[in-house]
Amino acid sequence: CYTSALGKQGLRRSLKLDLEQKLFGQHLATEVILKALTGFKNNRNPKKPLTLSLHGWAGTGKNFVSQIVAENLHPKGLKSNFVHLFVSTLHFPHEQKIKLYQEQLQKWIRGNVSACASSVFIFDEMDKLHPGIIDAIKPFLDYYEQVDGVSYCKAIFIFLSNAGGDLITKTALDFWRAGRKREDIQLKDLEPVLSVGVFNNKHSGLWRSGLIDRNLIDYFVPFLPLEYRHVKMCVRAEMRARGAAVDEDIVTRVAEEMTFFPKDEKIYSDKGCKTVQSRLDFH
Ligand SMILES: Nc1ncnc2c1ncn2[C@@H]1O[C@H](COP(=O)(O)OP(=O)(O)OP(=O)(O)O)[C@@H](O)[C@H]1O
Repeated sequence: CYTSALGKQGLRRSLKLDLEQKLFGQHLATEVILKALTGFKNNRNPKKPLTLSLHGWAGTGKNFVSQIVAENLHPKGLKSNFVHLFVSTLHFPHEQKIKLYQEQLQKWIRGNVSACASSVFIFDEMDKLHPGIIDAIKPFLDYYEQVDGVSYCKAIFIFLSNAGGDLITKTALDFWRAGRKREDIQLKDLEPVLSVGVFNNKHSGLWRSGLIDRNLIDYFVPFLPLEYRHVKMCVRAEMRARGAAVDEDIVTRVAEEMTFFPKDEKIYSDKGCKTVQSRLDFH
């Protein structure tokens, strides 16, 4: 099921190109994702599955990046039989059914990894996920060669959440206020931030799950809040995707309809690029 047609160098090249061309304003996420994926795919004998935890404000590209990663690993992307997306509020809505969800999920993951070792599992809305669900998948994420005769070491688990998004935004804002460039924000500037906002935050979902304590997350991937110029880039990309010529008047109008924060400076779009597509329908 793994499409090695690309080869390892090819995967790196294609993923790099996709991220650089399609993902706007996320230099850190681009860097970490590339490093994580190429490192993992170059390792013939991984000791555990790859686990990525994507954090950031709404509409900044977490689902979008998961989609790009999925497409680079399995050509049909989210539509592939080897890529599975779970949304907490959609797939696991009832607290009283946790036991059932746990069993179903374990069975589902086991079945799919048996059929395709390099299956990709994406869990959206991690902050709303019942800790019991994470407990159910924990054995698959650990350093076991096999669990009941199945090896999970080539699988990829991607977790998406808004946890830490406010603190990532605060760091970006501090840089902006100090007149420093966004692109100069480094991972090390965000590590202490994520450690407070995610690792030690009892409400972050991840903390309660014990995934962090046991070092089961390989990479934390921060997503920065998007600025006016990035929103404009999203509008242009969407116009091109629809096969239309880019009309700068419309680009400006759509971008100006979005709301920006903080109140005084109005730098970051409060929904990122999320509502761009539907807004464009009205122009
Ligand atoms: N950084 C970005 N670069 C390019 N397009 C983006 C970016 N962020 C968002 N978009 C566009 O906006 C849409 C919505 O973003 P996406 O669903 O990835 O947000 P998210 O971070 O997962 O948000 P949420 O936390 O609310 O689920 C994407 O499908 C994509 O078209």
